[in-house]
Amino acid sequence: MFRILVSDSISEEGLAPLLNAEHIEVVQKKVAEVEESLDQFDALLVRSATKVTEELLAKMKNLKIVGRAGVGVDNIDVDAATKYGVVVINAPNGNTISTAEHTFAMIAALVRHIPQAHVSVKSREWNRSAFVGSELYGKHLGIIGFGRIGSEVAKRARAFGMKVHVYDPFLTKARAEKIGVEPCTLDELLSVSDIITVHTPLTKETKGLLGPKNLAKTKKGVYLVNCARGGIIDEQALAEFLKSGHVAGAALDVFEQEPPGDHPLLAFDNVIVTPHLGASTIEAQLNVATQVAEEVLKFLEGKPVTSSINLPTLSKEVYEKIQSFYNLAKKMGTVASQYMVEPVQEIAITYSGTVADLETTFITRSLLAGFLKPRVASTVNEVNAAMIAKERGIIFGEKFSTNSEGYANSISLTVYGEKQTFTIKGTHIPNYGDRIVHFNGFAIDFAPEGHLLYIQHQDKPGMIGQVGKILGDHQVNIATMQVGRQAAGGKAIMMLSLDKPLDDSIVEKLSEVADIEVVKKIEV
Ligand SMILES: NC(=O)c1ccc[n+]([C@@H]2O[C@H](COP(=O)([O-])OP(=O)(O)OC[C@H]3O[C@@H](n4cnc5c(N)ncnc54)[C@H](O)[C@@H]3O)[C@@H](O)[C@H]2O)c1
Ligand SMILES: O=C(O)[C@H](O)COP(=O)(O)O
Repeated sequence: MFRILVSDSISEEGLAPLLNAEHIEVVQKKVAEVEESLDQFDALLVRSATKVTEELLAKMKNLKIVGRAGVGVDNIDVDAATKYGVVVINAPNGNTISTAEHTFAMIAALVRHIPQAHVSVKSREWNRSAFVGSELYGKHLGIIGFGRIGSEVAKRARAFGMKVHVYDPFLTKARAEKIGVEPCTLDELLSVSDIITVHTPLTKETKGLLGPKNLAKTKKGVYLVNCARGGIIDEQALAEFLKSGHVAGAALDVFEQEPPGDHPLLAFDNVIVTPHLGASTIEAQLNVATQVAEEVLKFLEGKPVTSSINLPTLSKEVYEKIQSFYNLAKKMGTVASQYMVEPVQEIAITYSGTVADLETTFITRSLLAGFLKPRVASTVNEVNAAMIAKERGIIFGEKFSTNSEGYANSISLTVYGEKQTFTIKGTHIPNYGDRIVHFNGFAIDFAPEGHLLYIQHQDKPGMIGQVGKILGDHQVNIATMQVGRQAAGGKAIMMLSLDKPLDDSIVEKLSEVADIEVVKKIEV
């Protein structure tokens, strides 16, 4: 007999596979109501309200699986779950349509002032001239983030006769063509759009993406919409641009802090809000509940699950053998993803030496997870990385070589983008660590760790000095530095590791130095 705790409001109909199973007892109660018996549950089903913290996981000593009836797992400490050997699953596409429809409802309500007009009429007013709106027909809609929800929003916009502009640095040409969009740069989107809607995950890169600098590039009178995650539009900057009249209005379903309490944005008449309702439809709730219920049932019956977002249970023996390569591969994927900020079509991996004899599927998945992590909304790991890569049209493959070029083991990675191809080769040296020995056509030797700065330049005297001076002037300490070149006087590279992350303004300064061709900061 398995016991399942359902601690948030989840569609009863969707839970049917569990409620009807003979060997399963379902308890629908808040965590606080079952505090005394938390250690008796095998599975926990939640939405976004229950905070699945390390503390809660520690108390649920018998827990095997957490099911999130929705997309975002921000409320689940996935690392802690992995640590406790608890599998976490979600329902990545069950609420896509509902969220796209909600976004469109918000867009329409925003430009026609429907919430404000509604309140006015309910207050017994009849003020038609106060609520003159704009048509959507012929207007330019900018969509930032073109994944599941962004692409559904585009379809609806076209039906309204809108001109759609898409910015998504990770969108492949093939997928864009299939959907019938022509992606543009962020600056182009900002300058042309009458309405901008964001549909990215909340990551280091997207936090504050629409902040003071980018909002200043938008058209005067622009409307902004956020039905993704609070923080993608910088809330303080939004308030300032609303105050100045540059932004004509905003529609927000999500906030940095939820509930937002007495938030300054709520004081603006031209800001319309909903309490995180994107996925709140009967259909979406049935979809996500059914998906997680079926997956949890499969898992408890010992069958493999398809929507897991954390580590599978590897046997201790296999894990010990692959662990070093597993870590090296993840770092290589992370480095390559940050070097190639463009759509990627193919990833080719070659294993040589001792690593070629191991269970490389897991190592490849680890590499893919490292590569995809900065690019996707849902948590990506070894379990779901291959599926996500396929979904995004990225072909990947493994090769095995007997020629390890003098290394006991090596992993070579080649990433094919639309504009460039990037190669990187790494090796793991027992008792020494991970080393990158080939980077972008240059022989080099550095540890893929911490705050890295890559500079490609002409091989001339004084280049190192100029870089050192700019970093020194900004109080950035260099921890290590490796150099490499193809031929004297030709192209050369420096790979520096720094004591702190680098500001974009310093990257810009370095890029302006004569004979420096490429500057990339890479966080591992
Ligand atoms: N309001 C709600 O109730 C609700 C419901 C479901 C999902 N969401 C949120 O909506 C968002 C999108 O969900 P999805 O299912 O479409 O995710 P998805 O992973 O399918 O799509 C996200 C897209 O963002 C792109 N992206 C990543 N980094 C980017 C960047 N720096 N700039 C531009 N684009 C970038 C990715 O390439 C990807 O195509 C997520 O934040 C999710 O949490 C909200
Ligand atoms: O990530 C999601 O799926 C959405 O934000 C919906 O969250 P909810 O289940 O709390 O409505």
